Amino acid sequence: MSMASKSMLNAQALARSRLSYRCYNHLSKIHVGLGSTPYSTKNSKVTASHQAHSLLSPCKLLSQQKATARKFSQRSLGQDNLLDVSVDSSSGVATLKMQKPPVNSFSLEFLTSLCINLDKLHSDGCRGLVIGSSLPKIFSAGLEITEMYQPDEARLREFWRTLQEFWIKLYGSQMITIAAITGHSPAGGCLVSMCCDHRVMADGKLTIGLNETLLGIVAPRWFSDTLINTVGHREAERALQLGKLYSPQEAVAVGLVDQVVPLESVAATVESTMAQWLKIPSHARHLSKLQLRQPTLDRLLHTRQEDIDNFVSFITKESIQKSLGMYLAALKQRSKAK
Ligand SMILES: CC/C=C\CC/C=C/CC(=O)SCCNC(=O)CCNC(=O)[C@H](O)C(C)(C)COP(=O)(O)OP(=O)(O)OC[C@H]1O[C@@H](n2cnc3c(N)ncnc32)[C@H](O)[C@@H]1OP(=O)(O)O
Repeated sequence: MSMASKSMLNAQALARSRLSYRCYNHLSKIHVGLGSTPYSTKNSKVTASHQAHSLLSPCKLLSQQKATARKFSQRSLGQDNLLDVSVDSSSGVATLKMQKPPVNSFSLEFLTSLCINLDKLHSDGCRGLVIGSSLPKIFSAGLEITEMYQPDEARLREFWRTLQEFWIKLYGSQMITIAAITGHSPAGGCLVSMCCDHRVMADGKLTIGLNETLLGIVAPRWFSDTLINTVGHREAERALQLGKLYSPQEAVAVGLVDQVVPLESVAATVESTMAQWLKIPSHARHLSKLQLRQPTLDRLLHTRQEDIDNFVSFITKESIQKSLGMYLAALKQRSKAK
């Protein structure tokens, strides 16, 4: 494809994503108004309504939870072409399956859709969220590399801002989040699973990890912070430098995932884990999560623009573009040779 037609396609896609992003910002504002967003994404303050929620008496909380359960019997489904989202009306647990062939790579449109769906599930009062994949052997291949290779700068900035947004929403989510990792989960795929409260991975010839150095790129600080919070400093130090992709057994041994089970048992294991987590009073659980995660969230929330500028200036360097081009070509070559 010529550069001119690529740049025209980029402009069209950006216009589309801006449109959906406007809808998304509009939705977010409504949600903040309803007090359903746990914290502002512009600053790190817990919202007044969220603080008020945390001060509710157990009785009031229970009656609110019953009201939420009633609401679920009325509303239970949501879907778009990149995601298959369903809600179990009796438990209030949503299942979001990524279905973007061939490898669930995170493009700007996919990330925007993920943000919109997270907001919607949250505002619908879902208590739990299972993130999985409809594609066999793939959880997610991480970021869509073509978004970063020979990019249009405006789109590249929007892409990174939307990735930040998704990470902020998921890492601090009020919902109980469980990753059902039934396939490969490199780089951004690993990041998304690490944002969850619990990870169940299928056993077999799969890999998970932050492999950015293998592409000649550097995982940004909030990626590495998330890894450190998951596996500890020393393991993260080795893993990040080596771009280590762990087998399921290696991942469970270092705490990168919490359970490894046969593929056919992943769904049942996720379900029983979710049932256990649902027994914990939700406000106490969420505030405990935020106590530990807020400093990590704050670090990015206070430096979002700087982080975007760093990303753009790094990714657009000639040497980095060359590495990305070679990596993409090797991927394509490998795929063709199959
Ligand atoms: C300052 C900060 C700076 C920078 C930070 C940037 C952070 C980046 C984080 C990331 O997430 S970078 C992405 C890293 N991802 C990977 O390295 C994964 C690469 N993919 C694979 O290893 C494999 O595809 C797989 C193990 C996930 C699946 O293997 P398999 O099922 O055998 O599929 P294929 O390899 O045949 O791939 C099918 C098809 O998909 C294309 N593809 C794969 N991954 C990506 C991707 N991440 N982005 C775009 N395209 C991807 C692959 O080229 C094939 O395409 P064809 O057209 O040739 O069929």
